[in-house]
Amino acid sequence: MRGGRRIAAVSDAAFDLAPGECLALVGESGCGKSVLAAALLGLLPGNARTAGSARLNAAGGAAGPDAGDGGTIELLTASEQELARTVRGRRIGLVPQSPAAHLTPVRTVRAQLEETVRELTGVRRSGARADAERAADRAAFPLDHLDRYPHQLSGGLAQRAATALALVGDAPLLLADEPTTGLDRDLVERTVDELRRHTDDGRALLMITHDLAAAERIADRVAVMYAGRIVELADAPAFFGTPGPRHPYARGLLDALPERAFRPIPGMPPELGALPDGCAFAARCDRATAACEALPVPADGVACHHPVGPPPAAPGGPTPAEATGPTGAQRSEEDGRRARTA
Ligand SMILES: Nc1ncnc2c1ncn2[C@@H]1O[C@H](COP(=O)(O)OP(=O)(O)OP(=O)(O)O)[C@@H](O)[C@H]1O
Ligand code: NI
Repeated sequence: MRGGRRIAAVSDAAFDLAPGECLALVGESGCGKSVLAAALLGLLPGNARTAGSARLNAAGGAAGPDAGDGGTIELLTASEQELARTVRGRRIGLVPQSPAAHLTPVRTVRAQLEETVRELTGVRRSGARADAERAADRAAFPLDHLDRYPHQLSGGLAQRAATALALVGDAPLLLADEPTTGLDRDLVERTVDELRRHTDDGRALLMITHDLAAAERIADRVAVMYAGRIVELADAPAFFGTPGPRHPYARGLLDALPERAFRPIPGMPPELGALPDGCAFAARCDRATAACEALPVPADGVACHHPVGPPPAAPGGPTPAEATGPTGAQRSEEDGRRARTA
């Protein structure tokens, strides 16, 4: 920033993504979702800095014909040349958040799709035409619009063109940044189902979305971001069903849905340049206490001093209640909450 001030757009983001798995990354506008995706692809602006490690391992995934040597790549330190030649499009596909800005304005959608097919799969001429049309169809892009230029497309059509481009390479990892923006509900479902099919054969999908219904439809696991941090990482069935999210912010996100309580979270997220030292959500949280003046360390998938409910049971192990037993304080807190809800 101006004056040499540095801002942490994403901090301590730790997660893994297995072959065949879909992780949905959700959270309010500005929480850092797109910055995280851009960091994985080496697409941050030149003045941005990254630290830590992001390993892409092709072992076990469905590697395309040009997937390089199939070994592990350290994405945060890979050279621009390696990223451009072996990672982007080939090992990691991207559905960008602003498709209109990523499509080439002076070429038709068909030309861009065919070029991508030729570049990523080596298929030539008539084969490229058929593959391009197949990719368009998978993304619900109407074939009679293929000869249009990007400026002749609606927002939703540009979105589908970008999705088609991202599907061409059948990359072992697909990053889809808000792939359903501007689409009607039936198209959302069609797109989401097609993206889910991408994970067949052991490909992985990181789906960034505001649309919690789309996340519920597609995800195996959910990561919730708030003010640049992942505050909860949970299995999707437990998160969307019972027992529900454990972080108060994540509960608030679900409660804000019209088909649920339709109750917005009060207040606004903090400015990244003015984050508190402790929990960034405390100012909006009805469970906050003095303990929240310290930054909560993630434990059992949740970064909160007062998570709701016990940690999830380990598969095949004892239930968390048996393993630890609720403390008296936890129990009375739970009872109090139940009484308030009632
Ligand atoms: N090039 C940049 N220079 C400075 N700040 C940036 C830059 N790109 C993003 N940011 C800031 O980083 C933060 C995270 O932005 P990001 O785009 O990742 O949010 P997001 O979670 O993807 O939001 P949305 O859901 O609106 O897409 C925001 O506060 C944003 O203003
Ligand atoms: Ni974004």
